[in-house]
Amino acid sequence: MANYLQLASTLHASQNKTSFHVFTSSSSTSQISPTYPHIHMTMSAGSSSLNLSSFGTQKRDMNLKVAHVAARLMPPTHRVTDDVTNAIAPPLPPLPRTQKEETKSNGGRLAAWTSIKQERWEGELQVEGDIPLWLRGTYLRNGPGLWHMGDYHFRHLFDGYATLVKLHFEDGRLVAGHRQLESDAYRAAKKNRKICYREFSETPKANNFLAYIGDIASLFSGASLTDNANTGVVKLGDGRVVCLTETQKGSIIINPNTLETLGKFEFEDPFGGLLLHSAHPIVTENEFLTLIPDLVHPGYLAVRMEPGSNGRRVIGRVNCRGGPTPGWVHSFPVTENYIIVPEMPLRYCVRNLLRAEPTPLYKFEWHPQSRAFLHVMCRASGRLVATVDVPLFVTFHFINAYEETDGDGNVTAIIADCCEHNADTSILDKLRLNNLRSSIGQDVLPNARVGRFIIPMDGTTYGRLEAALDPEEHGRGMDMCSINPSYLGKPYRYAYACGARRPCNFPNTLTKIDLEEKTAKNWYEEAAIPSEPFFVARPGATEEDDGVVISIVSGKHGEGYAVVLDGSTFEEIARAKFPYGLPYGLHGCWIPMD
Ligand SMILES: CC(=O)/C=C/C=C(C)/C=C/C1=C(C)CCCC1(C)C
Ligand SMILES: CC(/C=C/C=O)=C\C=C\C=O
Ligand SMILES: [Fe+2]
Repeated sequence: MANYLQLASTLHASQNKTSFHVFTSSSSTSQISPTYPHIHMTMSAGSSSLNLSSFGTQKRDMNLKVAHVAARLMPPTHRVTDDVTNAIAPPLPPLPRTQKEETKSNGGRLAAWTSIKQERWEGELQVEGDIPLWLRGTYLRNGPGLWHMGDYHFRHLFDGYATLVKLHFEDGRLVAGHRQLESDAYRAAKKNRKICYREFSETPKANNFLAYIGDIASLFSGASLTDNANTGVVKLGDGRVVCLTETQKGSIIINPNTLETLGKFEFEDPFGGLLLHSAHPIVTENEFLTLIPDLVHPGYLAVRMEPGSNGRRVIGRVNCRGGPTPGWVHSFPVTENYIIVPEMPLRYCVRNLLRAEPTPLYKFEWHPQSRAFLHVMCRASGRLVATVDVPLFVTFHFINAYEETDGDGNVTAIIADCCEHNADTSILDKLRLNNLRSSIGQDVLPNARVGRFIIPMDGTTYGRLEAALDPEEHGRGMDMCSINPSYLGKPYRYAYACGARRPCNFPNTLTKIDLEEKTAKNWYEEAAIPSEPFFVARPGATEEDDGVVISIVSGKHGEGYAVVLDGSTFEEIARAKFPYGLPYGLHGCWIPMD
């Protein structure tokens, strides 16, 4: 389907006035670029127009579809054309295969915020300790590991080009490697030595005014949005392995053994025009569930895709209760029977989407007056069964959710847990690379907790939010969580996450949280930054924490290593050093060997 924003948008230029219409339900007027102070974006319910009042040199009559205009007006360096997007990366250097063939070091600096130095590497790592023989398969981790291109340096952690890391465990041995994801955004940046697509916080610089208009037009057609799938990686029920980010076009299939980029995951359904989706779908052997924010008619679509299919079907839709746009939906939880749709007061902001320079909250805006809600949708019927007003919250990551029932099996409440940043949006700014690099050792990480929502299912319209355990247990840092996947949507006891050993500027511990005992056990290594602890269950296990926890650590002196912890004791049982430093990474998945 053609993007309906694109269809709804036309560019008119007459005597001395050009208007660019965008349908939205917001209501505001603002200047959108300091470079073009004469441009104002006027938003009113149903339609917005961009008034280019002093743009008097263009005296042609135009009434063209935005994408068409974008293609004509963008200068070659900004045009998303076939020759840019199909650019072939230069041939790779020969692949070193052993640890002896040392790769470039990063000069002894903390590895976490230092870009990866080479496109790819693969080799066997020497293991200290014992990897359980039952651990057979590949752990894949994705994340933004390359934060510069030529002289251009990204500003935010989330901007970096996707770097995939693999740890293949077999017979107690470990073969590891990494490789850059060959997204169109990465290839175009490499070819042109500058960014060519809109990333999380960065926008390619328009060379002139016409290019600027083209950029705005191509934003609404989706053409300028990044496909840099740097957030997560999932294995679908049919075996395909897909890297993901928040843009739908950033869904890219890889080979989990070679980490080679195989091509776009093309959604064959009418929802591509909505451009965005949750970076964290719920993926099981049987389904792929996700939420798609609708910025035009503020709300969310819950959709489902079967293994083997590329088409999503609508389960249901929820309209926002607050406004003016949907809340950021980086992740969401499910129970056995329900999908929980979070409506966070940190909302997408159409005006900020259009700005060339990052704002303090990037593409988002904090709307406390619009309040916060959780919606409960029946997975089978798509019916909205509850909406509760909850205290203001800020979360990237929901941990899990489950139903509480009475003696007759009636659902009385839903419990939904998340890594909650005390309704404080400042964490987004703390994740700027400058901050991360300059405040090492300072105690500037904002407090966070395991936020537990209690959603009554008796028609009451208010839900509660409280800390599931004393945040001091995990140093008041909390993010990047995993659980035993067999407990998805069900009552559960353990969560694994990154906590804090203070003073710190970023979560720096691996933490096992016992939600029953309300305690945490922490793994810590001086000045190292571990990534998301990922739980892998032992085949045949009956205890929830019978398994291992895998994490990749960016070390203090530029080194990188993998650690394996016992899921039950949370003691380290094995570690293996990479011959080079690894940048911080975000989310992973497990591909078991057949
Ligand atoms: C790495 C991570 O956790 C989040 C990444 C988020 C991204 C790449 C968001 C990208 C976006 C755009 C390119 C434009 C539209 C808004 C938004 C979803 C922020
Ligand atoms: C790394 C992070 C937050 C850390 C703060 O405590 C959030 C990552 C979000 C995207 O996946
Ligand atoms: Fe995430």
